[in-house]
Amino acid sequence: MMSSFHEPIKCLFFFLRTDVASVSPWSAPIIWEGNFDSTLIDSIYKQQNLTIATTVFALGKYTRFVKDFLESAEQHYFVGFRVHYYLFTDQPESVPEVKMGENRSLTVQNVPSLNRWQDISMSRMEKLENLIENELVNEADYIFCLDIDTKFYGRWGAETLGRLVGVIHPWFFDAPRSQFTYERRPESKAYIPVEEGDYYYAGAAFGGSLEDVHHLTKTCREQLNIDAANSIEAVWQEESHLNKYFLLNKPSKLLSPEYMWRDINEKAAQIKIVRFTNVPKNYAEVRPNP
Ligand SMILES: CC(=O)N[C@H]1[C@@H](OP(=O)(O)OP(=O)(O)OC[C@H]2O[C@@H](n3ccc(=O)[nH]c3=O)[C@H](O)[C@@H]2O)O[C@H](CO)[C@H](O)[C@@H]1O
Ligand SMILES: [Mn+2]
Repeated sequence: MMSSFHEPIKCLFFFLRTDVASVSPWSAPIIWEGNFDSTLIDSIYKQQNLTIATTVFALGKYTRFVKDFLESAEQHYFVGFRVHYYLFTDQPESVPEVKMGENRSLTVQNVPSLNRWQDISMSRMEKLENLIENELVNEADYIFCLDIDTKFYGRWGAETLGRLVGVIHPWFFDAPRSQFTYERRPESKAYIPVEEGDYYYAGAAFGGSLEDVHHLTKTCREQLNIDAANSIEAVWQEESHLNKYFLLNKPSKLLSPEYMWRDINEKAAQIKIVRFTNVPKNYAEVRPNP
């Protein structure tokens, strides 16, 4: 009996990294490799019998990214949890056969083609709003909305779950606020004055509870519509509106750029593991317009 008092207890002393911030100024955790125990986190969340809805869009030539996305997600994304992918595409016949694990499924939804990549990217907010409203209530607990020109290389698991979750953009995690590419024209609903802003968030990945993400997508869709009616398009489309939303509605959890990296071959001292990354693409060749 006595000897157990002298044995080191795993997890009692957990040293947070000092080379990165692990909490935001409003006390939301920022998730970095080294700052969490994945086995412990899995054991906590596994008891809850969760379903994670996951949405991606593949229109036009972006259908080429679907296979790698799904195959790599099956290797690394919420392994051991119930995951329901929703793929929106204008070419349902092109969706490849990907072997899914137990408790994992894919629903393909047909959407009309669009001529501008900006319209494809922006229109996701309205599609997501409708999906959550019409199909996900009582079907899922959490949702993540991801770009398709991406691939998983490492664990993306229950450490990412939260009420409202944003990912710090890989090009700006180390940059001063003055360099953030927020919308700077007051005429746009996405406008953020130079002296405001917390982080620059990626448009390529966000998530949270169904209720919170529904409110996010509805609000962004409304703001995009107001801008369209005023003939203004924010500098980075829905990503600009997402940044405005997160300024006014602080995320309850932030994911480090490990969860949306620039490219698998790019290095940065703070990035100890690349979990999810952009796939290099020839913009001129893959997009329908410049
Ligand atoms: C890393 C990151 O945060 N990327 C964001 C960035 O550029 P990106 O260069 O990542 O934008 P992108 O070309 O990947 O477009 C965003 C997404 O729209 C879909 N798509 C786009 C074009 C097309 O022909 N077919 C199609 O399906 C597809 O799901 C793609 O992943 O800015 C965009 C808005 O301006 C979005 O906010 C992206 O999420
Ligand atoms: Mn992308």
